[in-house]
Amino acid sequence: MKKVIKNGTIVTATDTYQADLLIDNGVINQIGKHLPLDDAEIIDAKGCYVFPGGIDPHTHLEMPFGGTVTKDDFETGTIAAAFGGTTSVIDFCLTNKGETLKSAIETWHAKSKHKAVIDYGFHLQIVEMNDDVLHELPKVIEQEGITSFKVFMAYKNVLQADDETLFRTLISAKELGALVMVHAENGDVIDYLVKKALKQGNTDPIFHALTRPSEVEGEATGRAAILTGLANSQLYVVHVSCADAARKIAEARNNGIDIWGETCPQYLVLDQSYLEKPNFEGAKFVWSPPLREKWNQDVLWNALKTGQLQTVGSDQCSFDFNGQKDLGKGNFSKIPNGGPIIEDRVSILFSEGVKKGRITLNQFVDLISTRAAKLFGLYPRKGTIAVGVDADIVIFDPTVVRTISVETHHMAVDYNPFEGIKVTGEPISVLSRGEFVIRDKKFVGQLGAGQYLKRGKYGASDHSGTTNLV
Ligand SMILES: NC(=O)NCCC(=O)O
Ligand SMILES: [Zn+2]
Ligand SMILES: [Zn+2]
Repeated sequence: MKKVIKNGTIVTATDTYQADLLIDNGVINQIGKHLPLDDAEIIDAKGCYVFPGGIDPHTHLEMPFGGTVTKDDFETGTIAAAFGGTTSVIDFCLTNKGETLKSAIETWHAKSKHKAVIDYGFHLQIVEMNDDVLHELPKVIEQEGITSFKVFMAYKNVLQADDETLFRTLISAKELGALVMVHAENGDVIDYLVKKALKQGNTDPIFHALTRPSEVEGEATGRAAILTGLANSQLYVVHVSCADAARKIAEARNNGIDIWGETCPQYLVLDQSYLEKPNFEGAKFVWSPPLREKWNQDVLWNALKTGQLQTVGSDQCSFDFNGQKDLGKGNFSKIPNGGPIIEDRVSILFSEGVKKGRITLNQFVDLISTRAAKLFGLYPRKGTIAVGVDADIVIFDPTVVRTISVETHHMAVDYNPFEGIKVTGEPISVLSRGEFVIRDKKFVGQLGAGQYLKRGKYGASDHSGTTNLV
């Protein structure tokens, strides 16, 4: 059935205006005033913003990590995402040395196909570049529409790749039209510092942060940027946590290197002191890179405002406090890294960013949706409000005040790192391709309704977004 969203304020990455939307067959059919209402369901969005569904470019759903598996899978994770105003996620498909890329991708399809309630795509990890991988990569792009490759520069002996692999991945990506993503921390130096700390009996969660100083993130970011320039390629740095790394990205951009940076809500709102909470509660705040000294937050906000960082991903990677995070009691290096963020990404950015005057409303839409669509080959099908695009829409009340809590969140984990933080603004209803997933704050979607997204090549929809609709 057709739908008309009436009386709302439409917000895109560039414009804010009053208009109604006619949705037909899952796409936006008309935008304007006095739209034909016959046969259409009317949805009143008075007092609300109407913006494109969030695109979360960084999730780890049902991912094996640190001897356990992330608690949220494609069912609970995408439901929570939808509650939070996100209508597409791009998840990291992990690979094992010696395994074919095809087999790794099949594993990720099996995890997601019948569970996801919103649309989803995959980035592909490259753990080792060799002739077999090189041979498979064109098929990964053409058949699977996976146009972003992830290289970890940290997690020695687990996920970490060496510089040769990073460099060869950059060269291949340039040839094939893909974007390389890096987790930028110097894994070798961290490994040394961790062993040294443990030998000295320093086992508490705070030593996770102290053994991963911001210099090792800055160094790896700078090294990856230099290799990108040398390969004349393109790079996206995930989860930038600190000034050292943000400045390396800004410097490389000023030197003409095609490099982009993502930060995450946790780095914008929480800080290193959380790792010192008593009774092992600091483990709830263990991410890699770690939370930083508070002053870094101003640098990150400023980088978002000035365009030196371009996206905000969740890095959703959730583990229960009881039964998972506690694997690291007595040894901080065994605390599974990551946290549950997927649901609060959009709200945190609106409340802490727009409401506090740090970014504009249009920048907010760009940061949570449009820019990711452009960088990851989804634009303009996703990431904007225009005639002909998927009707992935958030109806957002900018006045509601709520307190984030594990008691009310929809993620599968037993804590929320933003517990007690008050946010202004909340998604009321969320539509995916014209169908309600969240209606009046209730889940009404369907398991398996999310479609797999084959994505376009890097640069095919140019970053200013001038490609025609396909
Ligand atoms: N970030 C984190 O601590 N966990 C998820 C895995 C990763 O992105 O490095
Ligand atoms: Zn990472
Ligand atoms: Zn991650």
